[in-house]
This record gives sequence, C-alpha cells and structure tokens, in this order.
Amino acid sequence: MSTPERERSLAEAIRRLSPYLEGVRWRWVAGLASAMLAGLVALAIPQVIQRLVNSVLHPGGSVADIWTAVWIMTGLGLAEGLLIFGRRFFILPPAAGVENRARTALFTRLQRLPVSFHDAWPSGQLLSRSVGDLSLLRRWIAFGTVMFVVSIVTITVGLVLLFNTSWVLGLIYLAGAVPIMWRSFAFRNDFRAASRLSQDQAGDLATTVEESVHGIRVLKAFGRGGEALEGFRGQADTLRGTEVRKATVLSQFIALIVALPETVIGLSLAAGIYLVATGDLTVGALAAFFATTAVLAGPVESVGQLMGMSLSAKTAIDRHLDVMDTAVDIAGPDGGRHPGAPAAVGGGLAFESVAFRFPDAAADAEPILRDVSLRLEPGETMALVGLTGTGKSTLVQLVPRLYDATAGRVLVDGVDVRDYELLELRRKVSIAFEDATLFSDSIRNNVLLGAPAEVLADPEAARELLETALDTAQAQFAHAMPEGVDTQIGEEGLSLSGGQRQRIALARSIAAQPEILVLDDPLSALDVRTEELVTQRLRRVLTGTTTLIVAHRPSTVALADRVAVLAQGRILDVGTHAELLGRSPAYRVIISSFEEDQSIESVMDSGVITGMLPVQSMDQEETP
Ligand SMILES: Nc1ncnc2c1ncn2[C@@H]1O[C@H](COP(=O)(O)OP(=O)(O)OP(=O)(O)O)[C@@H](O)[C@H]1O
Repeated sequence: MSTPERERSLAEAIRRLSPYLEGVRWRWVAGLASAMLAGLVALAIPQVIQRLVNSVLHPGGSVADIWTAVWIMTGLGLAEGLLIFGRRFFILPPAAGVENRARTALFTRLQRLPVSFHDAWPSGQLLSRSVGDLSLLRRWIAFGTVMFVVSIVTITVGLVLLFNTSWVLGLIYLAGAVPIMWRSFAFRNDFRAASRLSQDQAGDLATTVEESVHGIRVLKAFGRGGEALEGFRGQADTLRGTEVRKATVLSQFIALIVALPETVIGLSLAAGIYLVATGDLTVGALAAFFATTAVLAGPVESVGQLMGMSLSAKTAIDRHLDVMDTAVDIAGPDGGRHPGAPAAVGGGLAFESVAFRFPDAAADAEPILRDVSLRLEPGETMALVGLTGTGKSTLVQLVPRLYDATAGRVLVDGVDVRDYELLELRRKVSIAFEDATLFSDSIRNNVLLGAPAEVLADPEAARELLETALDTAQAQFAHAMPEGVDTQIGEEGLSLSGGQRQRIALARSIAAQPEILVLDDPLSALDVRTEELVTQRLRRVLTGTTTLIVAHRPSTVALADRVAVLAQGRILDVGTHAELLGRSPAYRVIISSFEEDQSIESVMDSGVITGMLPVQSMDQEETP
C-alpha cells in the first residue's frame, strides 16, 4: 500500500480540526473545568483525612471535630461524583458531533476526488479512515484530551501537596517520577511509529476482507477460498505482530509507571514511620501523604495510556488529512487555464488532438491515447470499435471528465469540458458502463438516480420517465418483481442477473435525459435480440441525442451512423460500416473478431434493424 503520508505538527493538526469543532469549544472547556475540579476535590480529601486523624489522636480533640470532618468528606465525595458526571454531560454529545462532521467531510471529499484517486487508494484504507480513525478521534476528544490535561494537573498539584506535607517524602516520590518522564519521551516515538503502522495494516486488512466479500462468487466458483484464507492469515498475522509490538511498547512503559511508584511508596512508608517516630511528622500528615499518593496512582498509571491514545489520535488526524489534502484536480472551470473557450455551437461532441496517460503510469510508458481527433455531429450515433485494450473505455471516460485528457481538448457543444461546471457537464453527458453498478435501493430510485430535478418534482412526469426508460432499456422485468419497481435490490444489485443489471443501468442513463449519451459496451450481457431491440428503441427515444457507443457486436455497429476505428490509442479511420469494410484492413480484422454467428449481414438480414421482428426478447421472461 503506498498511499501518500504526511506527518503534521500537533498545532497544525488541531488547527485543521477547527472546522469540525463548531459548538464544541465552550462545552469542552466546561467539561475540562468539571474534570479538573473533580481532580482537585479528590486531592482535598486527604487534607480532611489529615485533620480527622490528627483530631482523633489529639488529646483535646472533640467528637464534633470528627463529625465536621466526616460531613466535609461526604460533601467532597458527592461533589466529585457530580463533577465527573458534568464532564461526561458537557463533552460526550459534542464529541459525537465532531466525529459526525469529520465523517461527512471525508465522504464529501471522497465524492469530489477524481477516479484516479480511487484507482490508487484501496477501499479498505478509506473504510478504516472513515470508521475506525474517526471513532478514535471522538474518544480522544471526549476522554483522552481532558483526562490527559487533568492527569498532568492532578500530578502537579499532588506533588506540591506531597512536598508541603514533607519535603523528604516528596523528594522520594519525585525520584520515582523523573525516570517515568524520561521514559515517556522514548515511548512517544516508539509508540507513534507502531501506531501508524498498525492503523495502515488494519486498513489493508479491511481491503482484503472487502475484496473477498465482494468477490465471494469468484472465490467459491474457482475453489480459491483456501488461498484467500492463506492471504488473509498472512496479513492478519502481520497486523497481530504489529499490535503485539505496540502493546509491548505500551506495557513496558506502563510496567515502569506502575512498579516505580509502588517501590517509592514502600520507601516512603519506611521514611514516614521514621519521621513520625522522631516527631518530625504527624500521623495525620503521614495518612494524608499516602491518601494523596492513592489519588495520584490513577493519573500516574493512566498518563502513559492517555499519551498513547493522544499519539494514535494524532496519527488518525494525519490519516484523515492525507485524504482531505489530496488535490481535487478535476474540478469546475479554471478561468485562467482555458482562455477563449468558444461559445456553444449547437450540440455535438468532439475530441481534438487528445492524448492521455494514466497518472500512475511509468514516466517512459507510451500514452494510452495519442492524437485522437473525432467529431460527432449533434444527434449522430457513432460506434467506437477496436481490439481489446486499445483505449476505448479510456477515451469515452474523458467526456464526463472521469479523467482529464493530458493533451488536447474534449468539446461538448463546442465548449471545452474543463470550462463547464462539473454538475452542468454531467447533466449534459450520461454514461453507462459494461460493469453495471447499482445501489442497494429500489429499482425506481436506481433508475431515477440522475433524472432532472424538475422531472422528479412532478410525480406523474417521474413515473412516465421511469416507464420510458425501463421500456427503452427492455427492463420491463422490473414490473414482474415482487414489489414491482419498488422492489429493493440487494447490495450492488447482485440479486439481479448480469443482463438485468445492465438494463437497469442503461435505463438510468436514459432517465438522466442527457444531450450526450456515452455507452461503454453496456449491453454485453444481453442476448443478441434484446441488444438489438434496446439499440433500436434507444435511437427512437433519444433522437437528437448524440451517442458514442463502444461496440463489440455487429448489431451495435450496424445501428451507428458512422464507426470510428481505434488501434493502439490512435483513430485509424472513420466512416460508415460499408465504407470501412471496403477500405480498412484493420476494420475487417476487428469485425472478423466479433462472433461469427453475429455477423453484421445476418443482423441486417434479420429485419430487426427495420423493426420487422416482434418486440419480444429472449430473456424478457427473466425473473431474479
Ligand atoms: N486505471 C488504470 N490505470 C492504469 N492503466 C489502466 C487503467 N485502466 C486501464 N488501463 C490500461 O489502459 C489500456 C486501455 O484500457 P481500456 O479499458 O481503455 O481498453 P479498451 O479498449 O476499452 O479494452 P476492452 O475492449 O477490453 O474493454 C489498457 O492497457 C489498460 O491496462
């Protein structure tokens, strides 16, 4: 995994969090004040114990003094409980708000980031950053930050009280604290490195789980479950190793900060008894000393864990900001970059000397596309053919700016696509892929996903659009499903057949009512008849829609007005099917690579093109 990493200073990390801290600050301060007061109240109790013990042992001490001390202690105990409740009351809800805002910001960023970002970042990394890291951030804000500050203050005030009780005993206690502080410094670096590594490895593991769940059918069909498990085990073992290393670093530190104070208490006890015996210390003061060390034990033990938590939280913030700081290089119009964009010239799609290279390609790699120039007149249907891997999918993805051309221009309505607002461009251009992705939602919502807002606002118009789109895409099978178009389809539409998914995805593209329709082999899973019917209806419904369609079948080619031949990233020729057949050897090779029983002549002869066949497809009866 090689996602970009940058370590920021703590000040920068906190500054960058500030947009998420809206409405949190005063509540955090109130929570901190509550927790701080609770800590100070806890430290006051030993002082009362000192008075209580001394008044019991003092010859002139009265029972009233004892009762007073008891009531004060009870009051302090109640106050401490209320203050601890106050800390939670003030901080927990806003901390959950911070987590929510950060998660929403991350999701928004993921939506805006270009496809090239998603090509490079494993999905498990993004999952662990949006779930695990942000929940750690919430716990750190709600608990870690406050308790870290409170622990430091409690330890400092406690030390002052210990010295005040007896400087000898105070010195003994401090002698134990110095090695802890020294060790804390080394611990900080060791733990931070282990923490980052384990969070990254957890992200990689999440990717593996996600991939095997996603590809469970392939794994089962090929009997590769064992190998998948082996791979998973390897990664899980590596993560376990890192977690154990992390826990070892932490536990060594904790062992030190627990064992050392305990030893110190033993020494203090011996010294304290000697001081009481010599009359330099009262019994009450000795009791107060040990009661104070008991109060300090919690903060001293937890300060290491809180420091570890703070470092993990800092790593989580860095990991969050790594995504947030990735540049959105496909954005809205950049006035300075493309001066003199021509005004719209009445529709159409053009590629002008377009070249493209993937961002992660080796520096000396050949570009995927070179000097591609093509012009589709408004309303024209052009088929794009070429052998596999020649760059057809890459070329069509430049139209809605899923990627940006690295040289040349793509023009929609005569305007450079980079001069459009992204939303406007994507309203004009609709794309359907071979690999149809659907969402776990109703068929209706999947189809109307990109429909114009004004149509969606009118239920009758939306219903008509849905029907037209389903009819055009030959997806009437939706009506035969248990709840018709309101049937919920499973995750990614996997409860549907491949052909059904493709037709729903095509219906979605149609329902978007685009000016330019880009179809990247979206009918490959359909039988020949259904594909022909779909293509034929498409032409009827989308008259006036400029269509660029990646074709792998004679039936699609036959319906196009013209055909462009792409070979090794270049346009070799453009013409009608008959023209190309006559003059282009490359075209003949490509056409002959199409399945023999789907020859273009047989499709022409079948009469489907001229609308002679009954409108009944072979897989129309399919039910999921
Ligand atoms: N995200 C990517 N990063 C790097 N290289 C890629 C990426 N996607 C595709 N390629 C490469 O770009 C080349 C063209 O791929 P493309 O999918 O455009 O071909 P195609 O003509 O559509 O192929 P097919 O007909 O098989 O769908 C291939 O060599 C492919 O390996």
